[in-house]
Amino acid sequence: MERGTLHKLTKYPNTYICRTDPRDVARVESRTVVCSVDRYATECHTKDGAASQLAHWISPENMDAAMQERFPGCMAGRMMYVIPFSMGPIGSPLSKIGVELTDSNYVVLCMRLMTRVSHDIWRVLGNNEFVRCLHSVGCPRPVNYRVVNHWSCNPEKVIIAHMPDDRMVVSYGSGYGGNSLLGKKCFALRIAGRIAYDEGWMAEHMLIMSVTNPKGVEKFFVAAFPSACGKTNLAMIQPTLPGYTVRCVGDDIAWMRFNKDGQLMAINPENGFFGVAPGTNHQTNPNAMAALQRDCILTNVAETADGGYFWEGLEDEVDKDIPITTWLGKPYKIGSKENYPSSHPNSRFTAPAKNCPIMHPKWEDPAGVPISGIIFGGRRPEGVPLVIEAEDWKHGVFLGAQVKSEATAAAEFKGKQIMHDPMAMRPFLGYNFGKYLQHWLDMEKPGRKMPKIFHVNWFRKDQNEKFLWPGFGENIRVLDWMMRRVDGEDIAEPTAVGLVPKEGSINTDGLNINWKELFSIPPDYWKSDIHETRRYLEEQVGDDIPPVLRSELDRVEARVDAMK
Ligand SMILES: Nc1nc2c(ncn2[C@@H]2O[C@H](COP(=O)(O)OP(=O)(O)O)[C@@H](O)[C@H]2O)c(=O)[nH]1
Ligand SMILES: C=C(OP(=O)(O)O)C(=O)O
Ligand SMILES: [Mn+2]
Repeated sequence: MERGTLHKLTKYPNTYICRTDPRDVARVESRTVVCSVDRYATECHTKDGAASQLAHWISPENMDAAMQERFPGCMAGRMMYVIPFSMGPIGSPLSKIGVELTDSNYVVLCMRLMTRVSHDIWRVLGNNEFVRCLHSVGCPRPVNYRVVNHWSCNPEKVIIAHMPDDRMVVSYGSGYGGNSLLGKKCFALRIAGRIAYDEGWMAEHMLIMSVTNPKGVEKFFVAAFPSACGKTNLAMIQPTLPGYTVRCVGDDIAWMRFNKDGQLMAINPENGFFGVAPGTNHQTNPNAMAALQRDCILTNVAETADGGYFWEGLEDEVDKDIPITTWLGKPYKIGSKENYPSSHPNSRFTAPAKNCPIMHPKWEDPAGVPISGIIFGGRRPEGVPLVIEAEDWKHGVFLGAQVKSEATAAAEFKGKQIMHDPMAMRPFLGYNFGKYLQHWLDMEKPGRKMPKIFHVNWFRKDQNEKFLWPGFGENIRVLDWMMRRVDGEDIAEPTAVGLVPKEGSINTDGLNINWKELFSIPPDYWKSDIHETRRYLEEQVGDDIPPVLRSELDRVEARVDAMK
C-alpha cells in the first residue's frame, strides 16, 4: 500500500484493489515453453514441421541462454521472498510441496490466498523433493523508465519456462496470476501433469463439484472448460431447480487417481479462487459474491466512489449514478460509452476458498471425492448441442480431444476465433500431447469404474446472437440429466456424434427454450468440423496420434459423413 501497488477498498474488511501495467493482464501462451533434452518429449511430431500449438519446446541450450540473459542481477534493489507452499492439504499423501522465490509482493499475497503457505512446510518437507519455482518481475533497480501503476514488469522479456525433468518452473517479466502464481497453472498442471504421467494419475484443468438431488443422492463431477469458459461459475452454481444442492470442491484444477477399489478420486490442490470478475454478480454467481465480502484482492477491476468494486455485470447492484473509476483510472458512469468497459475483460478476484459458503465438507479430505462423470465443454456459438454423452471411455477421450472454443481475454489472442483446445489443456500441457492422449486411454483398466464422459455447450447462439440457453443456475437441469444417465436411465438416443437427450428428457419446466435449435446437429456443420479436426490432429499430433484415438476419429468421421 505504501508503494501504491495496492489500495484498500473501504467497503469490505481486509480487501484490496490492484491495477497492473495494462500490458500485463493475461497469460502469454506464445512465451510459455517447456524444456527437454529430446524435443519430442515436449512437442509432437507435427506434419512437415508445422509450429506446435500444443506445448512449445525450448532446448536446454536456449533455456540456459534465456536464463543467463534475464536472471543475473534481476532482483537488484528489491526484496526477495521465499514462499514455502503445499498444493493440497499440508502433509496429505497426495499433496506436493513447492518453494517459490519471487521479487513481487503481489505474488506473495496471492500465493497466500491460492496455496497453503506455512512454516510447517519446512518440517513436512524434511529432505524430500519439492518443485522449484523461480519468479521475477524483471525490473532490477534503479529502474530508468516510468513504472506504470507501481506495477513493475518487463513485457518484452516475458518467458514462462518449465523443466519437467528437474521439476522446476522459471518465470520472468510478468506479474499476472497465471504467469506468476507458480503453484497454479505452471506447477499444478504443467509440472504435475508430467509427474502424473510418470506415476499413473491425472492432473487436469477441471473444477470439482457435487450435486445432491431431491432424493438425497449425491454425485461428484469434474469439468474441463478452457479459461474464461465457465469453470468457476459451474463449480459454485445456485441450482434453480428446487430440492437440489450443489457443493464446491474446486474451481480450476483436479488431481485424480483410481483407488484400490477402482474408483476415480479427485482432490483440489488449491486453497483459493482466482476467478474472472466480469459477469460475476448475485444473479449469476451468488456464492462467488459471498466469497468476495472480505479478505480478497481484486485485480484490474473498477472502483466506486464509496470504496467498493465494480465490473461489467454489477450494474444492477450499485447506485446507478455513483462515480466510478475504471481499471485505467478514468472516470466512468454506468450506461456510458465513454471509458467503457470499466474493467479489463480478464480482471480477476483472488479469494480464499474458505470464504465460499458452499465448500463441500470433504473439500480438504486427503482421500479425495469419488468422481461419477467427466464433463468437457467450450464456447461454441454454432452447431454444437447443449449436451452430448460419449458412448464409452474411448469415445469420451475423443470428445475431449475434439474440444474447441472461442478465444477469450484470459490469454493474448485477439478476436473471437474458434481455437482447438483439447481437454481444455492446450496452454497447460507439460509433455507430448500424443502421450497425454495415450495416458488418458490407458486409464481404462479391468476392475476400474470408468466415469461417464460428457460434452456441454452453454454458449450456442441464435440468429440474433442471443444465447439459446440461460446458463448459470439453470445448468443444474443438465447436471440432473447426467446424474440420471450415470444411474442408467433410458433418456438418451444415439446420433453420429454421440448420445443426446431424448426430446423432453431434460427438465425445462418454466424455461422458454427452443429445443430443436438447442439440440440440433447440423450435418453440414459437423462434416466440415470433423474434417477440420482431422486436419488439425494430423498436422499437430501427426504420428503421435494413438492408434485407438485414430480409429475413434475414423469411426465417428464415417458416421458424420453418412449424415443426411
Ligand atoms: N452465458 C453464460 N455465460 C457464462 C456461464 N458460465 C460462466 N459464464 C461467463 O463466462 C465468463 C467466465 O466464467 P468463469 O466461470 O470465470 O470461467 P473459468 O475461467 O473457466 O473459471 C464469466 O464472464 C461468466 O459470467 C453460463 O452458463 N452461461
Ligand atoms: C488463472 C486462469 O484461470 P481460468 O482457467 O480460471 O481462466 C488463467 O487462465 O489465467
Ligand atoms: Mn476460473
